Amino acid sequence: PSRPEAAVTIHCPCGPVTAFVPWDGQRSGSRVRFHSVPAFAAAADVTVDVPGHGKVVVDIGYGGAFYAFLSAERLGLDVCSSKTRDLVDAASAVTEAVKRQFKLHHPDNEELAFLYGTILTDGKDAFSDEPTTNICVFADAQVDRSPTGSGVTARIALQYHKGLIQLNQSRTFRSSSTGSLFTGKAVKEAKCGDYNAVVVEVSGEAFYTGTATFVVEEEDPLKYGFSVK
Ligand SMILES: O=C(O)[C@H]1NCC[C@@H]1O
Repeated sequence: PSRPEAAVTIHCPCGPVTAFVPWDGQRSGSRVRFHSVPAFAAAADVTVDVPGHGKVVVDIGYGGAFYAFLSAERLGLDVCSSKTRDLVDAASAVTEAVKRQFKLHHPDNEELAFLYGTILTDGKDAFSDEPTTNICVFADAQVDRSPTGSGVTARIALQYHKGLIQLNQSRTFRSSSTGSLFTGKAVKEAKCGDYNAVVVEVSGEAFYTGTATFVVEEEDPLKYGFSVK
């Protein structure tokens, strides 16, 4: 690996994500950053009918996965102090409503055109040096422990699209579930199909949790993988 920082390309469902890891020749540092695929605002100010909450306005952003974004306040909740159960239930209801009422499109691959979750925020999207807090409820109503790499990427793309931040203006994002922090900034403009997009850099702390060695046995009939259609 190269010093003082090694680039590591991770092959994700959305495409290659490049992580940059500090490396002094012996040890890696814990402050890491990554650049994901071009991120874009898929739709701003979409009104959906959410059972139990009525008409709700959301933004939809793509940062390697699609998320709906809205301030928790619009659902009568506070992202910092409401019960996690209430935040999860409300976010899940928004996800279901957006899935039913809004058709997503991904220019490169329609298999990526699905809503992965809803991110409830404190509404602080205008640029500020203060952290902004969010909670990401994704997949089967799981709560992310971090501010969400793909979610922060999508949120920055939406903020950039709305003229709320400039290139290379860093913002700090806080997870309401654990308090962990990411910083994010748009580093350059890009395109994804016809969408005006940005490459976003997200940084945070990463630690080793284990190592694994994979082997292939010649007799393994599935050694080259399989695909179920
Ligand atoms: O940070 C991320 O992008 C991942 N964590 C939860 C949702 C995504 O899978």
